[in-house]
Amino acid sequence: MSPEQKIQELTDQLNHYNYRYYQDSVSEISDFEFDQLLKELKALEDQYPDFRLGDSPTQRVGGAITKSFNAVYHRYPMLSLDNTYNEQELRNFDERVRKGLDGEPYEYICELKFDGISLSFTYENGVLVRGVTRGDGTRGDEITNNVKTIRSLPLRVKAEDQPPIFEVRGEGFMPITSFQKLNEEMETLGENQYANPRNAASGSFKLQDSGETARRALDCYVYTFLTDTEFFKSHEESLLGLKSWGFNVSPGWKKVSNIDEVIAYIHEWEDKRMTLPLATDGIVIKVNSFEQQRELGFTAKSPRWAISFKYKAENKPAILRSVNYQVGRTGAVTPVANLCDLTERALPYNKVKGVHLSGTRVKRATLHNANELERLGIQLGDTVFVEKSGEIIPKITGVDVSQRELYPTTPIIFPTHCPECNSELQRNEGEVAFFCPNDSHCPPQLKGRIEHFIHRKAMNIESLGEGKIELLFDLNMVRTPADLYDLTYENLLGLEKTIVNEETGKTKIISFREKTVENILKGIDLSKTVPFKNVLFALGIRFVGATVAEKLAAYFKSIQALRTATYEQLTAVPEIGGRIALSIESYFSIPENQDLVERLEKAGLQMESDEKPVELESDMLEGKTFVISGVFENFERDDLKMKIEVNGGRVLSGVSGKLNYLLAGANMGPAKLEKARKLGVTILSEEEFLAMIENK
Ligand SMILES: NC(=O)c1ccc[n+]([C@@H]2O[C@H](COP(=O)([O-])OP(=O)(O)OC[C@H]3O[C@@H](n4cnc5c(N)ncnc54)[C@H](O)[C@@H]3O)[C@@H](O)[C@H]2O)c1
Ligand SMILES: [Zn+2]
Repeated sequence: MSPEQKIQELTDQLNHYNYRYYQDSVSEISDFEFDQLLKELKALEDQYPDFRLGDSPTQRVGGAITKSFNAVYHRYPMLSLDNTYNEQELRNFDERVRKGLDGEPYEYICELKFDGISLSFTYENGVLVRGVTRGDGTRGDEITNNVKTIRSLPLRVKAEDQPPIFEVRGEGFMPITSFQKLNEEMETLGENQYANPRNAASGSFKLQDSGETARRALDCYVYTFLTDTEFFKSHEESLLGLKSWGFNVSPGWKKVSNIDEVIAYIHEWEDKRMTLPLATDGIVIKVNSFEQQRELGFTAKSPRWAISFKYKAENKPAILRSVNYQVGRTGAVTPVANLCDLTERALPYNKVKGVHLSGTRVKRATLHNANELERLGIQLGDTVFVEKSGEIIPKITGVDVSQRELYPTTPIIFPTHCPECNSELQRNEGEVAFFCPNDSHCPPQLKGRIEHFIHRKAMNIESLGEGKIELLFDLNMVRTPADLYDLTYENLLGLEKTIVNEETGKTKIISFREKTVENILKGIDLSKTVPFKNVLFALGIRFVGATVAEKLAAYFKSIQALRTATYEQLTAVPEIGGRIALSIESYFSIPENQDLVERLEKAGLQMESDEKPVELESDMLEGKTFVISGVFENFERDDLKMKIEVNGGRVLSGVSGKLNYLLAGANMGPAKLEKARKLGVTILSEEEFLAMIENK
């Protein structure tokens, strides 16, 4: 490959990873691998400057704006940071700073590098007026409502001496505990999980629904202060100032006077950072004086007065002792490696503590699926390499085959039957995971369905949690959601169970006293008033998520109509395709499911949508579909909806190719408008719509 082709290839590759990382919050390769490729491209471009492409990722901040928010220009560009993984390059940076400052004395501030997303907050007269993402560095997404959910961020700064307009920047992040909780929830709901807290934070700050963002308990550490005219003299002063104004300034920062002290700081935090409640991926070094920062200036992509040092994920050898197969709530079977340290080879497995890795001891690593086992080519007894990806979840990165001469190994045989219920495992075409098809009897799947059923977005039975469900399940008192409605005060009172956390060995006792029992029963009773659409979602029919359930409920209005609907009737519903229709048909054809629905109906759950059937004024909009968006002069949205329905039309929530009209008010999202235009949907103003129905 010629250098020109290589440059082209690396540019395309890196731009693709950037897109996945910033737009989709997905890491297709590790940060280290990404940074190595970027370095390779940079070196080639330096050698062959003529071949550098206009869209080279070495010249631009990696992100972009999305179409779902207002794009706003940054008052000051939001750049990236140059980075390095080794001390020598850090010393080279120090050399450049020394030269750039012509022998003046200088100091550094060392800070932790938090792994989240860059945010900018603008304050006018002390009031938080705008929150924006970094975007492409010039323009970002305005997510003010979402940043306002950060509890530690002052909405108003009371200090008397503050400038009239200033900008604060920091890192929005998701604490590790929130991350774990969120992923568990995603699993219960059968949605894709996030690979690490950074991706989870990035996805959560860019949700359309601020209520959901609020629930995800995001936080932020601030580390930058900007004004038009100089207010503080140094970075140190600004950090102290921000703190005194009530900002959550990043903890752990330190002023140092030379590069050796910087390196000492790096060593000091290498393990200590693991005790922090959030993910960190390195440290940041900044020249302290603002005046000197200005002297040093910027490159196209990053300041010359700062650099980040990234800790390389620790990679260590371990012995693969055995593989367990876990059956998830959706029936997917995941192989999990049981590991021990090289020094623990002779110990029985229940005595081993695991490999030391980035501050903790690791005994397990996910192997994802059968394909991954094949890809790695590992065998039982192998010496494998383990790494914590995103510093949180351990994974196996490779195998040391040379050790096989010394220590015999045996092939791993993926089970053909479910370890929990012994049904024969299946794999759908095009999917990597094997799954247990026995969804009506396999214990983890049954339990999973009950957890799904009580979830906040489903029946919302808050007084029951995972532990309580587990207790009731293990005692055989609740095997299906319908059993919940047969529980009585007498048979709940006094139940008790000790739950042992397998990882930590900690025990927790759950016991049902008067108050608990009363609460549980109250919660269950209250769920009988939950609307039909939630009940439908709670059933956990494959591919029927909350939104689909809402559409089906609005269309069919009752479980009776839905369960007798034909494939044709189902696919006639806007936005319901063949895959969903088949899944619904198959669900209602299974006797256990029919029985469940009947029992729930008897228990008094809402099986009809109580929206009143509309009395038609005309049928002039018959067969026509509308989406209403924005704000209107003469009507509330609900009135418009009513107007459409009494004339025989239907209102949908999303713009798709099947849609006839988009009724566009003021302030509607530009993304929706553009999509409608692209799909050739007719766009109506309020006046045009009124004219249309008055013509009847
Ligand atoms: N794995 C992938 O597919 C993939 C794809 C694209 C980018 N990446 C990773 O992202 C990096 C590029 O992202 P980036 O441009 O945000 O650079 P970066 O994350 O390496 O550094 C810049 C960012 O650090 C953050 N930061 C955290 N603590 C800080 C502090 N105390 N002071 C100042 N800033 C602080 C800021 O948000 C700033 O924007 C790449 O080097 C790579 O590691 C990975
Ligand atoms: Zn099973």
